[in-house]
Amino acid sequence: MSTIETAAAIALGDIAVRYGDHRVLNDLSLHVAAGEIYALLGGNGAGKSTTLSVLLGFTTVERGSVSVAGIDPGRDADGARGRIAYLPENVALYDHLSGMENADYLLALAGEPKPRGAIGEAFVAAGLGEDAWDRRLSGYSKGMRQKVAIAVALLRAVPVLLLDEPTSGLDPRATADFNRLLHAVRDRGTAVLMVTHDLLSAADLADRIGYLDGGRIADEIAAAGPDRFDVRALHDRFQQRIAA
Ligand SMILES: Nc1ncnc2c1ncn2[C@@H]1O[C@H](COP(=O)(O)OP(=O)(O)OP(=O)(O)O)[C@@H](O)[C@H]1O
Repeated sequence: MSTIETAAAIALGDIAVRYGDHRVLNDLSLHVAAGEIYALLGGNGAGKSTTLSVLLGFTTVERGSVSVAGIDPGRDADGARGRIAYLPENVALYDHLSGMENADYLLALAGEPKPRGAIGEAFVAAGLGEDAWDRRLSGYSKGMRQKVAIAVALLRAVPVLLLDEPTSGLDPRATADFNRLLHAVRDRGTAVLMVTHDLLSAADLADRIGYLDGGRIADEIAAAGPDRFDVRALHDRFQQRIAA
């Protein structure tokens, strides 16, 4: 077993998933180490959300191994979910509650209640202005909602963060705030797996980018050196794959 597999907080080994006759994942292997951001790209229907669903224990694999911080979600879904912070594309929060009340409630639900002061600190870290804390969520923008959710993720100090299309619908400033925050989460030692169609965001954020095609990682590239990724080269590389 390689070093990365041993250290991986997220480990998928040759998994296969099918819905009826439709095979979606086929020998997919993917490892994300603690303190690493992995961006998972792929065409519509490639199986990106299914991959997250496997890690969350909502979808079972036909074969292969799945590990979330050492736990197999197929055997212990609650145990795995307890180690995961998950941000779906549209964060499910309660519109009639304030940002503070939402965070308070979600943390209590996760069995990790926190005092108002700690939640406020996480809101500040997430860039959510104090004037918004006690306002109902119905008046929040998508970016503000995401800040509440990521503040909760920060407070939970879980080893794994899963994100589905986190930057879709965010304006450039909210995206920049989000990127900064995600790097802080990564630097704390969390393994981050982000599903996205946004190549620019992937290039800005990720340490590795994988392209899912034919049910497995068909192409993978790691950031190297201070120049990080060349977005144009990435685009051409993945575009060729789509055209092939
Ligand atoms: N519960 C389900 N039952 C049957 N088929 C499903 C189910 N969930 C997903 N699929 C199918 O599996 C395939 C992969 O879906 P998935 O949502 O994982 O793809 P995706 O890469 O996330 O796509 P997108 O980029 O469009 O969100 C699609 O063809 C989808 O229609």
